[in-house]
Amino acid sequence: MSQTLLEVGAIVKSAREVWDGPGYIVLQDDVIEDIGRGEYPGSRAGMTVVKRPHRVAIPGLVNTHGHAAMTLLRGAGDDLPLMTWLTERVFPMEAKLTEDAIYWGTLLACWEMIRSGTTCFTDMYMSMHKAAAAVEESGMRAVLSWGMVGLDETSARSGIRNSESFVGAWHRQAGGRITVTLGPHAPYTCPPDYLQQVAELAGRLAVPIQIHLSETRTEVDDCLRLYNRTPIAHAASCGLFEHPVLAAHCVHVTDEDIEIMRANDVHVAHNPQSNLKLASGIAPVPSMTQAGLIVGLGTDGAASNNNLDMFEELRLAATLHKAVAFDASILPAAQAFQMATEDGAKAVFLPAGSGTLEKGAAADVTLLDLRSPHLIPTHSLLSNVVYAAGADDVTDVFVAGRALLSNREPQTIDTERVEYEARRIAQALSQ
Ligand SMILES: N[C@@H](CCSC[C@H]1O[C@@H](n2cnc3c(=O)[nH]cnc32)[C@H](O)[C@@H]1O)C(=O)O
Ligand SMILES: [Zn+2]
Repeated sequence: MSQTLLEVGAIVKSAREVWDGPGYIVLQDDVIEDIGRGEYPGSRAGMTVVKRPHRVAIPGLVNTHGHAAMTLLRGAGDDLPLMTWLTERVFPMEAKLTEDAIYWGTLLACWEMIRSGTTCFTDMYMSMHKAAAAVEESGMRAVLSWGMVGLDETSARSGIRNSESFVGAWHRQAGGRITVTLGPHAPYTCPPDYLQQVAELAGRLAVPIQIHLSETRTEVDDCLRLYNRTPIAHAASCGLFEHPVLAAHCVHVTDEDIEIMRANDVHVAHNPQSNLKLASGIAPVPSMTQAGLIVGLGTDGAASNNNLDMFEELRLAATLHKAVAFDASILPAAQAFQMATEDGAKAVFLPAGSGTLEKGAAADVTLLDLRSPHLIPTHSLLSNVVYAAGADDVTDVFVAGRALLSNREPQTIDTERVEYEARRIAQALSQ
């Protein structure tokens, strides 16, 4: 048994409860065993005491959508719309990604996310045994899927086979930090009979599904032309929504789509920065949350963002929708914070309580420097975290009770080696 006593200057337990004053958190193995205001009243014997009087503790951020090893493609194809970007830049480079590349690209993503306060992320990519090995080493929590594409018989079959072996090898592994879902890429790369097969497989393996849905107007128009249904209605008709589904983007959804999603409890990953950069549009997040949908935040891959900084998504989510609606009260700070933490955890199917600092919840904690000039003064701690904080304020990160970042120093990743390997691989990719 390992016990860590974290002494901090303030605690944001969740979007609903903020303690602006000293407090403590006891991390016992991988859960929060105790949390309180003031001094820890019990005995410190046998505990590792971490004193951080000038830090605020927040729940670790949850990145609900991405393609981790795309860090290697960062900056390799900017200023293009989705379909051109994918077919002309991304897919040709991805064809050159070896297992070694996936391993180092994923570790680079883990380092970047740990440094910016993210404790759990979602991935849909390839050579996922290597990605999972990187996650295991990094100490992060992750919800991983092997991307499935059914455009030809060979890729369709290998998608099923890879996913099945990946679920068998990694679901609930790494001390429970890794869960596996199925990852059919999108309706435009997975024909209807393939989506039906994926749905059946999800039922048989009892794992959720993550998929890109209604990202661009082109996708919706094509889907209407081919199947006479929106991508959401199409996914429903293929039986996907009979299983737990996390749908990325949902930028172009109608009221009827939202009703279908509500009736089937489809979760949403909102990726505002990627949607802006690829000129996809702005998702109607207030309509989706008002309908009761679970919406989390995500970065998407580093090649469409171009970083994995969840503080940027948090701030964008909290500001973008106000301007769209001409309503400054829409999506207030607390709601945006909830999307980046508790609702993100729900969106990626983590156990209840995850994404909060409640007793009994997973011990995933991020500390921010209260002494950063842009976090002074403190009229509202939550407002500072949402509207003023940035990735550079992150000083410490704990996942499942273990320190992954301590006083800004990575604890699990050889960052010099990762830098060297990522530069080496990227050079080979661009040749
Ligand atoms: N291409 C893989 C399977 C897909 S993995 C997930 C895919 O999603 C792609 N991707 C990244 N961002 C987006 C996005 O915003 N929309 C759609 N696809 C994306 C990414 O480049 C990657 O090819 C194969 O060979 O079987
Ligand atoms: Zn994506």
